[in-house]
Amino acid sequence: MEFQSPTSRPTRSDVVLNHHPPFPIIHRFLLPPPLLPTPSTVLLPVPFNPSLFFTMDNQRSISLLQFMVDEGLVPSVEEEDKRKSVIRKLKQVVSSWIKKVACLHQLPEHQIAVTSATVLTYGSYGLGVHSSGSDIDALCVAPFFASIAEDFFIVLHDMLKRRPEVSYIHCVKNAKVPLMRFKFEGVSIDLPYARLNVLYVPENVDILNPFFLRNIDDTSWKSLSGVRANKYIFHLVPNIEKFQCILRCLKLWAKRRGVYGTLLGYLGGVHMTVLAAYVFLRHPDATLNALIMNFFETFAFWPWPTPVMLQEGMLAAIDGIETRSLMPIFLPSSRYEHCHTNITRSTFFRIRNEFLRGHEMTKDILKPDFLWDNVFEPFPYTERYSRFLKICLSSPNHYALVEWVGWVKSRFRGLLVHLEITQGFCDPNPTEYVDSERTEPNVVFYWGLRSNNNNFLDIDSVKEEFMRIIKNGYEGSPGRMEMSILLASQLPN
Ligand SMILES: Nc1ncnc2c1ncn2[C@@H]1O[C@H](COP(=O)(O)OP(=O)(O)OP(=O)(O)O)[C@@H](O)[C@H]1O
Ligand SMILES: [Mg+2]
Ligand SMILES: [Mg+2]
Repeated sequence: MEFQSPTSRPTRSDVVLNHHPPFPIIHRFLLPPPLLPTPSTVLLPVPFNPSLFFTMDNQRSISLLQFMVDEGLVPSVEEEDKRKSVIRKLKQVVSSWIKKVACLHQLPEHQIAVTSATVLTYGSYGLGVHSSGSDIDALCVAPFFASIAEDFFIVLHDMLKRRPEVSYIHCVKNAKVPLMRFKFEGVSIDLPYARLNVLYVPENVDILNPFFLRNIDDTSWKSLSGVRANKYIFHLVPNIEKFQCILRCLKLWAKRRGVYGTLLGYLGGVHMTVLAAYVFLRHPDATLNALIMNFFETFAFWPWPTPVMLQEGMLAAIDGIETRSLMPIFLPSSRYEHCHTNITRSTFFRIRNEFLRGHEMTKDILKPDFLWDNVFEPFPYTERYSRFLKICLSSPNHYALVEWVGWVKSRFRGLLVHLEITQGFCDPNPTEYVDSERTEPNVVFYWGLRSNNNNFLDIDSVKEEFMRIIKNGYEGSPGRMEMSILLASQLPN
């Protein structure tokens, strides 16, 4: 299908997008629009009834807000307070850690007195679009003398491990952005590390200020990228509350439809943020409903692999930069870096089909039986696939399991590509299940299979190949990995 940009082809959603009162006060949904479209500027079936059109748009926007409330999409005040308290305590740990490290490095007294480190939140929490299950992404920013290998991964690790609030702590040293991962009072924390060439890191250090970025190392630069990305989003997006609202909805939609999760080859939070911002920046005054309609319309017909990027003039800048991604989405903060994805041919197909489905379901604003529940309906795996690959990961205890599952998931792309080559289409359902019949702590994945020609899959050779991939480079204590093929009727409820 040929792509037409939303601005070049007026559509039903354009009518709504371009003629609506601004969002911030919700009751304005109920007011009549200040301007009505002139029929000559829009391509609509005749007869076009503007007031019915706007009424339906208002109704859909209101019912979407109600849907968000019903789904508990915005965490409660208690949950928010808990997160704030966790971050406050984490900052205290980091403050005492840096003094300790300064002493260990035998810095002069006056330097020990002034040195400081901080914690900057980013990711979905930093952007204010987290849900109850989201982690807190918190970047530890410290002065030049604190090394990542010893001071961060050993000294700070040990201090955190001793805290009664901290559980399941482990180090992920070999990732592009190395980090520590743990739970603090039950809240999941991702804690990467950046080192600045200063002695004193202010609590709310401005990481866009070139003063703080002088001669920083490569890992620190990469680790700062999530904070940078959020700063750019805050800078670019005019009405942040409305943007948060739309992004929360779209993330829930992607989760329900099984297309959320970078490690499984789907979209992550940062990808959803850029896609939502792309639409939002073009129509900042549109209603929620119109934005969702336009989101689906835009990406259902997007001419991939044309990259999605937020800043004008970026296309010229990326000439010559090779991106092999099937769905390139550029970081909000960079003209040169795209957000890494694990998207494969299968997951690309699944994501695009979901955009098309979203568009099909939302495009007719006069559709009488429209319900958001249908748009957000969980993906019906057992209706779509007759066979599944069951991957069961287990370890003797929960602590070892968390590390083992994290590692195996980081290698899932290799398995996915292998399955695509050997048997055809594969849909890696990102949901993690537990096999309650097993005594060992475990996590189970069920991936939908659709073969190219016959139903034969040599499971032993697939397992062997994947074992080869996951054995390479793992430093923790390896758990077990079992694979089997199940029919849809054999799946647990
Ligand atoms: N593949 C990636 N490419 C670029 N940046 C990434 C990538 N994955 C993660 N990040 C950065 O790290 C941040 C935190 O990642 P995380 O996986 O926790 O997602 P999130 O946006 O916080 O959403 P969630 O609510 O699912 O946690 C992202 O917002 C982004 O800035
Ligand atoms: Mg996160
Ligand atoms: Mg995270």
